Amino acid sequence: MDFALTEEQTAIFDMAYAFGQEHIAPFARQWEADGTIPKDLWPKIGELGFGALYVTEEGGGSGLSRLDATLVFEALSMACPSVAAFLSIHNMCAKMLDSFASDDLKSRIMPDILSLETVLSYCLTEPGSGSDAAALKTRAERTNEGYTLNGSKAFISGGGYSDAYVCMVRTGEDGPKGISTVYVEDGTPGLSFGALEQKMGWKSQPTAQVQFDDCKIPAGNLVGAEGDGFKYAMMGLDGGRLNIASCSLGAAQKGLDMTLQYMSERKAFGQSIDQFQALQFRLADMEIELQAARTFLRQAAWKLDQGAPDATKFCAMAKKFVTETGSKVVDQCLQLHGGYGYLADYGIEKLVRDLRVHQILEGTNEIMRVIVARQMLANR
Ligand SMILES: Cc1cc2nc3c(=O)[nH]c(=O)nc-3n(C[C@H](O)[C@H](O)[C@H](O)COP(=O)(O)OP(=O)(O)OC[C@H]3O[C@@H](n4cnc5c(N)ncnc54)[C@H](O)[C@@H]3O)c2cc1C
Repeated sequence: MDFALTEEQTAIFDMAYAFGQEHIAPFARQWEADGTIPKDLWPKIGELGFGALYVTEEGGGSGLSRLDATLVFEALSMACPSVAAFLSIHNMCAKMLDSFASDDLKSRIMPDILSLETVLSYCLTEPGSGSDAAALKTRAERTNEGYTLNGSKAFISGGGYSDAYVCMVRTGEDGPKGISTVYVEDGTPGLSFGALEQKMGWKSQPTAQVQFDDCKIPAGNLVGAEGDGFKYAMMGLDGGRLNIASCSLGAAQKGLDMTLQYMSERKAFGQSIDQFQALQFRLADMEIELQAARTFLRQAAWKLDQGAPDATKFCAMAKKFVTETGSKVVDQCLQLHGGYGYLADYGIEKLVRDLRVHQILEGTNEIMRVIVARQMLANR
């Protein structure tokens, strides 16, 4: 077993880290206040090949492994987890389109997706169906020209901001087999958006309902086969879970680095607070927890790259463990900053707010346990 990163992987991490520190970190708080990320950031990220991280090189992507991709999200999250997580959603959609869209559709849309001139949203959740995603109700009726969509999607990251929406819709019977995936471009008549949601964290990412009112799309915007959409949506989620876990890991590592620095400067009772052994033990615990999380996450990514039969279970286990560890660590970091940790200027409270949602989306951490337990029972 070799746990070392290759030279190439180290270079990928370093490139993402350097980009994040130069182009994202100095502006992240302002974007949070603005409630949006400037659109011109994305093509700059696209130039690094991060618009299609694990789309094959033949498909014009970077052809990276899932393990490589975790390094990108870990490094970018050290600048801002909200921006990094949005890039993860785009990449999840890009991979689905590259794998299942028709050649005609791909030749039309993929170049701008790869360069991040087109930013994508993933639309699965509905007001009445979140964890029970296969109960979705948004309908796509087949017509002579294509499909007519009616219904609404809830909590969509990039709703009203993205250039196109990869949507899971019902074309057939109730349940997962009646679901298909369609590609809906911004500006399509009948596509509209709800008011921006006011959120605890991820504030730089606009989140809104996406509504379809007799929204007509051409037949060629069907992605893959009718009835296979739920399968595609779930396949995307294994990688999405690793990416979200990576965002927790990177941000928590950043929080710990900031805390170490702060503790060396902050004096109490005549010494810097990093000299109190009780606090040193907390630092040691955080270091241990983050290292365990990193190793577990990379093992899960490696399993996914190998196509291992238990890859889905490992992605679920790692998502649960790493996102909970990340939140626990940044909460401790806030505590070690004392009252200053509670102030926006110190940057720690933003990490606490941003990481909390990682336990809820890409499947809640309860659903992660459902996936793990189901496999344990099946393998008895
Ligand atoms: C900021 C933000 C951004 C998001 N972005 C997107 C996006 O871009 N695209 C998208 O499609 N969705 C997105 N979501 C939606 C997200 O994926 C859902 O919120 C999530 O899947 C949970 O669904 P729900 O909110 O309907 O909760 P529910 O499914 O109603 O769950 C409520 C509670 O019940 C628990 N629960 C439900 N079923 C079970 C069960 N079988 N066993 C045990 N516990 C269970 C849940 O874990 C949770 O604690 C986003 C959400 C947020 C908050």
